[in-house]
Amino acid sequence: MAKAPPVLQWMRQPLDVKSFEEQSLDSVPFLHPGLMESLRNVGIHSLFPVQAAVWHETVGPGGGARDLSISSPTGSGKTLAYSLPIAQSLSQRLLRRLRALIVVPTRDLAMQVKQVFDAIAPSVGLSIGIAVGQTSVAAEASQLVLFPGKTDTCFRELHLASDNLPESRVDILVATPGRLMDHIQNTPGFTLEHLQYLVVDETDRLLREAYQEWLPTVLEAATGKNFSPSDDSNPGIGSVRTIRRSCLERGIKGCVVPRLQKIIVSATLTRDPAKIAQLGLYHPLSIALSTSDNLYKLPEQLRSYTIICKAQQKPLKLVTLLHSLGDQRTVIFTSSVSNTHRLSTFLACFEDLPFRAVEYSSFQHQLARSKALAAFRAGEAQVLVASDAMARGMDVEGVTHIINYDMPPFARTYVHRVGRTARAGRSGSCFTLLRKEEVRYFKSILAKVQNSSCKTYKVSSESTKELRPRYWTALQKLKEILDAGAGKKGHEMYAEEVTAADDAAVVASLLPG
Ligand SMILES: Nc1ncnc2c1ncn2[C@@H]1O[C@H](COP(=O)(O)OP(=O)(O)OP(=O)(O)O)[C@@H](O)[C@H]1O
Repeated sequence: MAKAPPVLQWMRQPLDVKSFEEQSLDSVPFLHPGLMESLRNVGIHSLFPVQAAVWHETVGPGGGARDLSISSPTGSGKTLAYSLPIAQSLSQRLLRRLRALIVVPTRDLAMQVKQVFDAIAPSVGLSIGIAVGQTSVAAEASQLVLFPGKTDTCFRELHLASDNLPESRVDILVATPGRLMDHIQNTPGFTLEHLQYLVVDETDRLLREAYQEWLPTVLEAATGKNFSPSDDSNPGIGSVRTIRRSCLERGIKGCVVPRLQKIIVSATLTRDPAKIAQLGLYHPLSIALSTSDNLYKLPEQLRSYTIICKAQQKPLKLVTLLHSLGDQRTVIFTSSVSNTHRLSTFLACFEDLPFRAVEYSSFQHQLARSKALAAFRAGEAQVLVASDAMARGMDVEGVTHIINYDMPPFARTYVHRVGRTARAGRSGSCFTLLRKEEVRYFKSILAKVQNSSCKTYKVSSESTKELRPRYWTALQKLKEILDAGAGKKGHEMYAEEVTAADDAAVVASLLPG
């Protein structure tokens, strides 16, 4: 096995979040009264330790001098940790310019981060935009850039030929990489030349997935410096080059444009120097909950269990467990989009369950996915069956249980899945269904995570026996749906898997796991 690369020096000596206490808002130095009031209006009366640590390093004399890396457990409040200091700092701005850009991997997460800014930033006169592909590029562009006077002419000619320069409609933008690139390359008047904050949330995922080289493009558009590995071989990059104004804020001569501060955020931050190097961090400071040599840490209040069973027993064990949880808000994770679809269809076929289950996966159109999440948040559905797209950052109030129907493939996947519960100091439980042959690998995953010890959980055989007749009925219904679906466009993926054989094979073909 290849030896892990040496951890960067600055990551080895973090500012330890453990050295900070929860801090009441009254004792937070320099906190703008408008921000204090808006926090109280949403029920927040103190800063969590990681938020106090980041505030300490960003607001006041040393503020903004260094780039930041924020890594603390899931649910510890990292979003507010960066959004509050940004709102505080920009509350002093005179002109509206795009000064803060937050990049996140998924549309639902972007909408969630925007809600956090919406709760606090307007109180200091800041406006927030979102670029996630919810509407057309043009419709989104009209929310981001304002051309005074004209609305119909081709913007680029207009803006070059006259002095009515485009103005930004937003101070802060939350975006997914794909749509951000669209605006950088195609939206006239959209510029990052005034950017003061670049937040890369869920950094390890964003650095792993190559989103059309968004990072070098953004860094070059914001700083004018070339960050692409080989700039000559990258003609496209030139079209987004904007020369950072030489210390001129439009209309205000001599105003120094502050340096771009980069903030990277994740509960499972990568320590791979090559990946981190892409960010071009300046004198970075790591703010982290230091742990022993384990990489990741689970929330203190999380209780973890395993359920060992044969593959074909998993569906009935799952339903028996869910039945015992009643209407407790639960997220079930599977290992694939098709397993998510099959499992949620199976649960919908099961009569008289004490809960309603909805599906959340990239198999659905975004609208269906957002509707499912909204129903789950509102409590109209108590169980959400999700693929790992849901695992990152999603914050749903009151989730008390997580069930890994399929074993997570990596330690970081496990951390993000189970981190959907036990958030903000609340308690929660997670159950992982394992086949006997998976136990060893699962233990190797847990070895990389602190506070991850699991107890064995016994599903009641009495309840399982009671549920068995309805279980077979549900399986039969599922088979009919999949057979019918196999005939229709878009369900071909099931055709080859549905076979009429003995029970175990039927279950394995319908609900592999
Ligand atoms: N100071 C606070 N007081 C009370 N609740 C808070 C505070 N800060 C954040 N929260 C709540 O804690 C929950 C978790 O916050 P957040 O989603 O920012 O965590 P996170 O560390 O980013 O988690 P993840 O790593 O999963 O993305 C949210 O419901 C948020 O509203």
